[in-house]
Amino acid sequence: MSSIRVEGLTKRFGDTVALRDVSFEIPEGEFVVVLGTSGSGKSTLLRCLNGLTRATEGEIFIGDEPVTGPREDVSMVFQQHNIIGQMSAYGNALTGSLARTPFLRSLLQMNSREDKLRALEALETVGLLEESRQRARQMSGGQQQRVGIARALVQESSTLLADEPVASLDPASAGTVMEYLRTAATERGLTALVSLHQVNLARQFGQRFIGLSDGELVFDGYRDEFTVDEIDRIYGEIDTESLISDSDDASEAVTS
Ligand SMILES: Nc1ncnc2c1ncn2[C@@H]1O[C@H](COP(=O)(O)OP(=O)(O)OP(=O)(O)O)[C@@H](O)[C@H]1O
Repeated sequence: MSSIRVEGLTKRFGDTVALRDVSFEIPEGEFVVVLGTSGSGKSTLLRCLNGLTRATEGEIFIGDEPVTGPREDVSMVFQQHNIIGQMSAYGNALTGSLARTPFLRSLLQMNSREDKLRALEALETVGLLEESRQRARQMSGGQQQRVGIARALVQESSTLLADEPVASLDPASAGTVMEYLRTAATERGLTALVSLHQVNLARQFGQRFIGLSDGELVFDGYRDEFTVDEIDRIYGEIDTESLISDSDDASEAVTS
């Protein structure tokens, strides 16, 4: 397990300020949802955390080590499932071990018995053990994303990042995928940071919430502090009442 510390993170792309002086700290094992409208800086934050994008200013630490590039101990689930259609669910999950496999062994497709067991265990965690031999392209979007989660779990990282992992799914599949994602993170004690734009899902699954607006951190707090007023602050002019249905589990957590 690892904590995350972000100190004064600013990211500029030319004249665009994608993140402006963002700071927060996440203790080991917390499940945090990052919220914000399109363009608020969610993807940039996650890409800075996993070392795919370099900060313009500020520092990021995962555990005691500063982030200077992609790391084995940080895994990522992407919005597009990024899995290989012709390969089985098992084959895709197994590719998660590549981050830990020496180049020559991976070239020869020599996976250790432990890696194979890890892949099967990860598929079991996401409820796809029985489908492990099925080609990924024959699976539904939700199942494919669960394969993507299994692949991230096989990496055996201490930190799990997910960038809009359910954006392309229908509401029912999105809920199922989020349930598996949270269960996997909780069971394995991972520190998880998941970006979402759906307020309902965020409230249903988040333990702690980080709100971004125009690249600035405008909210950082837990369930009981995540009020309708705070949601309004994150979403600005958007009618947030309409984003919140009465039927979701966490409706009592929101008070104005
Ligand atoms: N590679 C890039 N080059 C130039 N501008 C970029 C780049 N990546 C992001 N931006 C800009 O930075 C800002 C934040 O973008 P980002 O993708 O992080 O937002 P987001 O909240 O993830 O949005 P979405 O939900 O639409 O993915 C936007 O103004 C975007 O246009």
